[in-house]
Amino acid sequence: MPKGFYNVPAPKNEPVLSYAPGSKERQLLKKALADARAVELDIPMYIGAEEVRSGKKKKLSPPHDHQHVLGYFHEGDKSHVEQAVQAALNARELWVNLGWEHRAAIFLKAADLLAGPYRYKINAATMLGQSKNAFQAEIDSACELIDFLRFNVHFMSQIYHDQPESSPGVWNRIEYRALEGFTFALTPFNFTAIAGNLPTSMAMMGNTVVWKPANTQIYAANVIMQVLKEAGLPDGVINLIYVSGPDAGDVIFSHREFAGLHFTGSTGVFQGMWKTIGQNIQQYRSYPRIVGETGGKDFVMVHKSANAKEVSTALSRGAFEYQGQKCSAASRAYIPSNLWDDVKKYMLEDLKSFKMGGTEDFGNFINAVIDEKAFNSITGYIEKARQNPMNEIIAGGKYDKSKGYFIEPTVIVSKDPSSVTMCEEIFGPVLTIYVYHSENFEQTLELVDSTSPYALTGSIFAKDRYAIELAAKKLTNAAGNFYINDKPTGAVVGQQPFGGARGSGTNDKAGAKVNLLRWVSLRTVKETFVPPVDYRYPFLDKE
Ligand SMILES: NC(=O)c1ccc[n+]([C@@H]2O[C@H](COP(=O)([O-])OP(=O)(O)OC[C@H]3O[C@@H](n4cnc5c(N)ncnc54)[C@H](O)[C@@H]3O)[C@@H](O)[C@H]2O)c1
Ligand SMILES: N[C@@H](CCC=O)C(=O)O
Repeated sequence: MPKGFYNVPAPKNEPVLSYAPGSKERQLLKKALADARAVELDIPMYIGAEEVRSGKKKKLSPPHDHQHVLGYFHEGDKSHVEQAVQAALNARELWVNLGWEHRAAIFLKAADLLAGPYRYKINAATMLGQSKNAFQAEIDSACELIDFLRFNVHFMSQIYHDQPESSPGVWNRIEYRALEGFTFALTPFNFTAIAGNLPTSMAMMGNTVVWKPANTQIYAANVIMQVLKEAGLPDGVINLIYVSGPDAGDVIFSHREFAGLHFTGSTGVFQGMWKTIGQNIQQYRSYPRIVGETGGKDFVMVHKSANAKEVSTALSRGAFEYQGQKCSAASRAYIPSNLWDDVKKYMLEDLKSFKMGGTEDFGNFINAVIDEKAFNSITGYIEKARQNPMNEIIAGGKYDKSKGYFIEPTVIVSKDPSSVTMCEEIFGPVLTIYVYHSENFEQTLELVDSTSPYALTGSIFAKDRYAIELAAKKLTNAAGNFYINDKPTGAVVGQQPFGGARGSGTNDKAGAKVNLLRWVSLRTVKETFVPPVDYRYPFLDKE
């Protein structure tokens, strides 16, 4: 137990390395990529102290080069979910009783390992396994994951310091207890940082965890687990399993000790799980905490006073970085008629200059989408949009999966502001633009607010301050992360806490104090130093 009120090291955002030609980091990253390509990994599940190999081996390949084999992971079944739950429950008592400064030290050490000796390994794994270019991998698997770990330790210590008032003769205290039971982290393919944050934020607050990543992120998830082990995370605190989502759900959501779900992924999957948890509610010891950050249909709204070049750059980056596979990616834009010719010209120039290909060629801005299922879904949207006479595809629209899952960055201009690609999350490199009459700003704000069920990110571009104020007011509930004269992607831990409401999630802001508070159950303790010995109030007449 702590023997002092410790101050943790003040967190600072991890500097983003440039990987410029000739730089040391570029050379080291290239070497890490070559090293990773040269071996075929055999990736186990991690349950308690065991590395579990089921023998059911599944291939892992780079999305941009699907014939190459990076390695195999061992797929599990329901029996592995049961083992992982048991391992988490077994590890709980020791972990819950470990002084918080030791928990903090483990995660701070993990951050330093990622910033130092593991930086190129985890970036290379993300570049190869998830087809992110060097810059996108650096801001995700290195910097954002490091920031999550360091800032969360800082927020944890703030939470523990947050104590109630006490009146004379009384000492009130709050204990921030771990949840009773085990917790479940279910993570998406698109951010290595999110995959690392969901289980570690729960574990940091004293919980033990079953962690199931997306299959297409296992290659980098394995590196996260190596880092955590090297940092000294005790066996069983985080148990990493590779099973189907429904298999995991069947075992976990019917378990009496299930205490919390930390999810990031699609809206439909989250709503299905919430329903199951609701149906099973009487089986649980406690009401499970449910946190889910889900889909988006993120907008860029432009006022007639905006700068066309700034808008086009925000669209080129906001819509197409990481092939549009960010929950925050700009996927619908509303451009005023007075600026359209300029925005279009600048954007088409940008798109023409994009190079597309594998991640090992550092000249490529665009890489592949994650897998064949995503490729088929995204290209399905493009084909349907092509058939709609209200739409015109002004850029891209072509695709090829012979070597990797490549889809050209595609821009659709739609005369119908409620056409399918203006409303639905596509999760790929597709941007739909609606050109509105520049005098109809206020009506268009209403359209932005009501077009989609999501409310994750959105931007307003304007020079006119009255227009900015009006947009901020009218779009109060349209985005959990709202940007003024900036693209709607690229939130930084500690600077722009991230998450959305409406259909986009519970808005529990990843990498923030409010998120960590979901993983503790408070016990209020009142201690009275000299308890009264007479029940009577002073005003009562004595006999
Ligand atoms: N709001 C955010 O912060 C945020 C961040 C990243 C991604 N996302 C969203 O995530 C989605 C893309 O990620 P994805 O394709 O990995 O999402 P996904 O919903 O397909 O998968 C997420 C996780 O859930 C598992 N899963 C899938 N079906 C399941 C089921 N029926 N039962 C239990 N588990 C199941 C997957 O295996 C994976 O581990 C997009 O919708 C994106 O907007 C949101
Ligand atoms: N936090 C990231 C998005 C995470 C979702 O995929 C951003 O702000 O771009």
